[in-house]
Amino acid sequence: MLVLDALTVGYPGRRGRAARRVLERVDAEARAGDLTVLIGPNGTGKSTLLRTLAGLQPPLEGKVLLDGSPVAAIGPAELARRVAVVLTERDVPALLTGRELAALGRHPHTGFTGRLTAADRAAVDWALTAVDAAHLAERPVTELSDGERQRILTARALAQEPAAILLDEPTAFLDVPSRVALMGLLRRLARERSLVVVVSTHDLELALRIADRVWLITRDGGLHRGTPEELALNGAISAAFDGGGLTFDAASGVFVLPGGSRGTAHVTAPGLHRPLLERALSREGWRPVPEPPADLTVTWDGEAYEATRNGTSHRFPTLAAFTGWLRRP
Ligand SMILES: Nc1ncnc2c1ncn2[C@@H]1O[C@H](COP(=O)(O)OP(=O)(O)OP(=O)(O)O)[C@@H](O)[C@H]1O
Repeated sequence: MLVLDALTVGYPGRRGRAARRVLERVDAEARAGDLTVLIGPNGTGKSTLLRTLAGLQPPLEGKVLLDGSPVAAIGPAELARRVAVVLTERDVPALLTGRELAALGRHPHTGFTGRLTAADRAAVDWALTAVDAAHLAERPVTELSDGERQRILTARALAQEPAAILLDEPTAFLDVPSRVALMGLLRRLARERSLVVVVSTHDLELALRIADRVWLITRDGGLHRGTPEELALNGAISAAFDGGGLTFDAASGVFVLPGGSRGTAHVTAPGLHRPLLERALSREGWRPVPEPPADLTVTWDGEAYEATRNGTSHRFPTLAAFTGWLRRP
């Protein structure tokens, strides 16, 4: 278990400048077996918190405890065996292949000679396969794409076989299926290996779908903790992220453009047609309602889309024709 005990994180003052206190007196815990996802708007302190948890920068006040011991008091060699960190690095050691970079994760375990045993090599192979990077193993890391390099860095952390793994935006460069796969892998690892996993992301919708626990940092330096559903229900997510024309819809767990001003719309259509029609209507400023009456009614009878407004009906042979009419009725 990783415990934040009245933890204040930030940057000490220098040359007469006051200290920058990013988060103040935060109490929280990340349990082994849970995927804890750290979210928050830009600049609220996710990276600063993760670096502090990893022992890479000292707390301004308070403590980080790993299984009861202050991280600050754990020696570097022991800390390297117990905590793996994946930061958003673009600089990787030149001249290494993907496998060699991932194998650096074994260093805390290899002892003085640094020689890999068969078990070490098996751990590296497993880690590369787990992040779907086996095909990158022999490539020079400086030639990899951002997403490919991120996979190798994640493999390095997995190869380390730590008790806690802390990742700063590991999905940033990944395509959508790879994001879902990596988060799914992290959650599985947390459960199967009883790891503490704390991962920051800007991918809010994925975070809310997959996290066991969420830590939400707000612009005023608060840290809300809870399950995704708790934070949706108590309004913390809306309060943190609403703005710029977007509203968090707690029921669907996604951000939507605010309900339009053009009026209400009611859709009668089978299967996927209804949600897709409602989405197109929302995009054009209509507010879908589950029951009539509505200012606009839309039906699909298997052959055409029919829109009725003020007693006048229009038929459209395709969805594209209907959405075109929505834009310019
Ligand atoms: N070395 C530093 N010295 C002083 N302030 C810093 C330093 N690094 C970051 N900060 C400030 O600390 C605050 C938190 O930054 P941090 O990078 O932790 O935020 P973040 O939530 O990870 O942001 P993002 O979502 O944009 O990645 C910001 O206001 C930032 O300007």
